[in-house]
Amino acid sequence: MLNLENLLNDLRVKEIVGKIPDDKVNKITQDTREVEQGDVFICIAGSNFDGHKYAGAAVEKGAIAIVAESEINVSQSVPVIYVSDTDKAMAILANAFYGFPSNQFQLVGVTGTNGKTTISYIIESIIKGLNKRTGLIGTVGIQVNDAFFPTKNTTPDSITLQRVLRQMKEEAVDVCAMEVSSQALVKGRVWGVNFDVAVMTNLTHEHMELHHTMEEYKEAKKLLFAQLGNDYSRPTNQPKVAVLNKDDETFESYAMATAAEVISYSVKDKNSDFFATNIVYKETHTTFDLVFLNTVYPVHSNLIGEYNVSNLLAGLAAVYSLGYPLEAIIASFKDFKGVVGRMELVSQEEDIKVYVDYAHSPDAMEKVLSTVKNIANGKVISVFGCPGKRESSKRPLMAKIGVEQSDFSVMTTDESQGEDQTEIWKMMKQGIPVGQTNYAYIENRIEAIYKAVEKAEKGDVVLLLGRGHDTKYYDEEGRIYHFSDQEAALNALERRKLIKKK
Ligand SMILES: CC(=O)N[C@H]1[C@@H](OP(=O)(O)OP(=O)(O)OC[C@H]2O[C@@H](n3ccc(=O)[nH]c3=O)[C@H](O)[C@@H]2O)O[C@H](CO)[C@@H](O)[C@@H]1O[C@H](C)C(=O)N[C@@H](C)C(=O)N[C@H](CCC(=O)O)C(=O)O
Ligand SMILES: Nc1ncnc2c1ncn2[C@@H]1O[C@H](COP(=O)(O)OP(=O)(O)OP(=O)(O)O)[C@@H](O)[C@H]1O
Repeated sequence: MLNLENLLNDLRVKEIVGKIPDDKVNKITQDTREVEQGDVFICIAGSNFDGHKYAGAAVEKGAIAIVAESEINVSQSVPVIYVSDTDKAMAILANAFYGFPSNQFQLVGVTGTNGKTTISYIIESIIKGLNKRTGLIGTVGIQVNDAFFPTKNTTPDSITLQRVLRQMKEEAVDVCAMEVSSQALVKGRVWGVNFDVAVMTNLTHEHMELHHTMEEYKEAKKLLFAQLGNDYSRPTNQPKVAVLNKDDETFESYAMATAAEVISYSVKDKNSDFFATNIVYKETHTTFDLVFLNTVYPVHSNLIGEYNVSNLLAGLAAVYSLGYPLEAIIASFKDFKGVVGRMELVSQEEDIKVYVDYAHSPDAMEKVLSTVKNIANGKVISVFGCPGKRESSKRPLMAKIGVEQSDFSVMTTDESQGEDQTEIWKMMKQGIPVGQTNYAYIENRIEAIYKAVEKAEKGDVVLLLGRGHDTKYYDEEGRIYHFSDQEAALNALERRKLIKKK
């Protein structure tokens, strides 16, 4: 355990009011609800609360020092360490407190609008297949080897993140793949994290509630590449690599922003480093030729759709950039089954296919629906809604794509999050082209799923979009309860079977 004085060594302090005791630091925290005797409490001005107002409560619970950026009044018994920015101080202190864990194993950061989770899982699966120990951090949760932990955020706050990275170090993890959200980059949750490889998926319309314009959103994601090891003084390590998508409009500007080597991937441009050609799409799998350094490597994957070829290229390029041989990488990932809630086939025995997918942005919907349309033998029936509270400008776009790309759409709720569902539906409806009649609106999501499954005929595909792995449902009244698209689909299929028997 570090004592307080040592912990502060890495911090640029403006002023210390009070005397620094010789105490050991139990932990650092930004949340009074977690304070224990011996903790250092960091005041964060958040979107709901100002942590500076909680400093007194932290001292009462046993905090031995407070880190603040604006003036606070606490009893003279503990020192107040003033800094210019407590978010940054938190990232610095967390890194130091947990012993700079990201320097001690390989770390891949994955950012972009869609595909982060899928690529992280692809990387994890490859590394496991190479008999190495793995870590995973992202929307679905945190995984340290085979132990799973739920999370609140895609990318946790800097204290949680450094604690988890430390745990990974202690559990001898060789490679961790982590999703880095644009919000995390803007909030500095990954400041000081020593990524070896950074991967860009794509940038499309999403999160305007947080970033306001596409330009701001693009700048936010760029930070991961701009911050990637701007330091060439590690001759014994693998060089840092930015794995960039040549099919995405961010390619040029992100390549310019990074000091790291760039490895490009593409399904369109044969001049990219990792290029997929001769792609064959089947209902259950995809094959393609990977061209790398003038050599052709045949690849077989259980994932479907062009967007997943792109995800696979990114995953392969990322692990290659860590220093593993390409033949071994390709051999190791061929059994990868996909990610929970991402084109997850719920039932195979039926004469119809029902998939659960996490598409909740216009681009993801477009990609998934067009993929399924191209390989399905029958009609495509989609079920989707738009979440409340989060960004609203995507609602008409999603409704338009849904009805245009499906033979029939059942539109419904998707976590109204306390927002009036009628208003959400009103906005969705604005996007439906005049004259389009291939849809229904059923507010209750279970009933919507039942309707879609009931409507499906032999050979049809039903796609339940937007919820993916998520089983925590936050409804219009602000209640949170368990809801699973997978479970609803199985019940609907059971009922369909009974109806057909009659
Ligand atoms: C808007 C936003 O980014 N919020 C994040 C932020 O919370 P906040 O700023 O609202 O904090 P706050 O609740 O106002 O509290 C301020 C401070 O007072 C402290 N406090 C508060 C109450 C109290 O009793 N005692 C106390 O000490 C809090 O611990 C905190 O330090 O800091 C929290 C801790 O780090 C995050 O969990 C929280 O994420 C919320 C849950 C969230 O929904 N964030 C979204 C926007 C987000 O970050 N999403 C991205 C994924 C986006 C994607 O889909 O790609 C993600 O990475 O998860
Ligand atoms: N490369 C891609 N391009 C476009 N859409 C994609 C891509 N990969 C996945 N998708 C779609 O986006 C959905 C979410 O995929 P995934 O969870 O991998 O992305 P994510 O970036 O982690 O999303 P989130 O930030 O919301 O957690 C998938 O269910 C699929 O519909």
